[in-house]
Amino acid sequence: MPRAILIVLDSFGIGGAPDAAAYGDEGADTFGHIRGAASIGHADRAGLRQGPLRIPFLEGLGLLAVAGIDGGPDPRGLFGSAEETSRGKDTPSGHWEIAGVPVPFDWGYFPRTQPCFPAELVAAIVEEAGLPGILGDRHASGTEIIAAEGEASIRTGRPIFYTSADSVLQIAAHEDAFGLERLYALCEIARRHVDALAIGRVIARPFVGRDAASFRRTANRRDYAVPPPEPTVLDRTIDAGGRVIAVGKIGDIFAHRGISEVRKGDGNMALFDKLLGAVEDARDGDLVFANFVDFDTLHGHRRDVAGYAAELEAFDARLPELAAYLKPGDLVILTADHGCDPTFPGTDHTRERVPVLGFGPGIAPSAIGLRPTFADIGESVAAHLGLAPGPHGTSFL
Ligand SMILES: O=P(O)(O)O[C@H]1O[C@H](CO)[C@@H](O)[C@H]1O
Ligand SMILES: [Mn+2]
Ligand SMILES: [Mn+2]
Repeated sequence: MPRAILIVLDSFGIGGAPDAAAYGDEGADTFGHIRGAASIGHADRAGLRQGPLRIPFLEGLGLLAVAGIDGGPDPRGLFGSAEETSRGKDTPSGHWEIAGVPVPFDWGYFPRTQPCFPAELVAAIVEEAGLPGILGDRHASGTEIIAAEGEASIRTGRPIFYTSADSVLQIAAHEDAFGLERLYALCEIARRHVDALAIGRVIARPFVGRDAASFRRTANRRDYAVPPPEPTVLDRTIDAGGRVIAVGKIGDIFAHRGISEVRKGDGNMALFDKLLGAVEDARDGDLVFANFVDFDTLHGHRRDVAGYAAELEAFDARLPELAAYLKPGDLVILTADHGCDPTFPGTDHTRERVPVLGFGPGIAPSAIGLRPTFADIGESVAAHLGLAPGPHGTSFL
């Protein structure tokens, strides 16, 4: 009896998106550039890692072939790639399309001006939340803006509002000085005010520490997303009597629609432990859906090539453990939601194709080609679980 395990390596693109230029991302290739940098010693860091990228499990699944790199071993599972049809290179668009629901509308974005948020929006949130005002009000990298404004935020009681190339309003505030629950309440207020602007997410970005040198963001980040516009394969799984076990930030990304259970962890390795526990507990007809966020947050956005390479190696080294947990009838799919090339200018996501690699006890090697939409992944999960086909995408099984 079937179970499906869907794993998103957040931001692990393989380049080659035909519409990359429309996003200012021509030439971006997260995997290819990390691998290339590592091969010439440009991903070395003392005490962390050295030399060429070592990810034998992913390569054994056909990662090199799908990335257009010669010389890999014969793939031992399903191997292919996919292009995104949604008009956004953000996390919700990528995940919803993976789950069978491409995003047919345009998200709202804030302009690259300073201030970047409409004055009436800020005034409305400030008034309803009873704040003395806000700081930031610009496009920024989260760690940099906390270093720049965090001390003033503690002093003045003003939270830090910022955005990026994604459809986001992010609010950073000190966990103790401002208060974590107060930050969440503020984000809920902000969520209602940005609905009319078609903003995909409001994100609470709590941090701790005494001063700019010691500020550190915590795992208490919380995303307030709008719900997907149609039922996803998550909803369809539950409608058919299965359960959806969400590992990491999957619950937040889907605004908690189609989620039976949430299991969170601080960092990719803790999340991997949660993934194994979820696989152990999943029953026939269940979907385990996991997101590994550190690739993106800690390394892609921070343009940290060595860190990204080390994270891939640590993840790859644990995949044999996952394989050992599998039972007959299991299908594992590894994929990504967008790129975030750590060698590319800026700190934003990059529009890229993503790998689609599948394996499991009964899964024979097979080329699934270049899929025209991420929705083919969700449709394949649906087909594997015996669900009726949905309106978007085609199963590759
Ligand atoms: O720079 P930080 O705060 O990590 O922000 C990043 O995280 C956001 C949500 O994933 C992205 O839109 C990007 O701006
Ligand atoms: Mn993402
Ligand atoms: Mn991101």
